[in-house]
Amino acid sequence: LLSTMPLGFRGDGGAQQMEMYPPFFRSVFLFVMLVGDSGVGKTCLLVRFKDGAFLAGSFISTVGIDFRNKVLNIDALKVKLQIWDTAGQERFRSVTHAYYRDAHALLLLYDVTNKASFDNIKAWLTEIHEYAQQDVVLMLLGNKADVAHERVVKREEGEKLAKVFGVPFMETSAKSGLNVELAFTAVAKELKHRSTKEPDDPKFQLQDYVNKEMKSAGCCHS
Ligand SMILES: Nc1nc2c(ncn2[C@@H]2O[C@H](COP(=O)(O)OP(=O)(O)OP(=O)(O)O)[C@@H](O)[C@H]2O)c(=O)[nH]1
Repeated sequence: LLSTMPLGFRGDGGAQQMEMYPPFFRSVFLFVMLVGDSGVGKTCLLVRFKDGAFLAGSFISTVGIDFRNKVLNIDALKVKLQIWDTAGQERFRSVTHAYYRDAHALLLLYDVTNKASFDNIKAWLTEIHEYAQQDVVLMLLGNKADVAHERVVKREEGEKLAKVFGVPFMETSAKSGLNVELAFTAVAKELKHRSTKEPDDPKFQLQDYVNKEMKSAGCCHS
């Protein structure tokens, strides 16, 4: 029963509520939403994270929205992620708009082999600004980093765009698994920090955290 108890993260309410329980009973429920153009790999990223597998073969576009749950342990806290996989196709936009407001974190994807999906990031950020909560945790992901020969967006271009908009960034691959777990863990950590931090605690720096984790895994970043 206790493990299914949703504890809010927004505002002081969530933090106060968390203090009511000893550490081993603590559990929080977070909503993470995947957004980006059709075909960038949102469903594959989620399947890789949830099942550790890659969905090879024909591409089946998501209709409207799909949900999956996964539990993470973040610093001895049980974090239950409900992940919303949205349809990238324009015709489902009105359905997905309705979900932004309740999302705690957004993973915004483009495809490094598709320039249009990268160029559309600005439009996605405008949409996020319009529909999501102001304090939503946001991270930009350049997906399909495993594809060397068809790459048209350099990692540096992704980093530059992310810097311009002040958004944390890294490249991922649903196919190889590169940084997939890290993307979800990082946003969960940021939300956990916000919820439990004392007034004098230093701010959690999401970009620093992912850079450090990638470095210790021997992975790719400048
Ligand atoms: N090489 C490679 N292919 C990928 C990767 N991620 C996804 N794909 C392929 O890209 C295609 C689209 O993937 P999806 O996950 O269905 O894309 P989506 O963003 O969910 O698309 P919508 O549901 O239409 O919004 C599929 O053919 C996948 O096999 C990746 O990291 N690397």
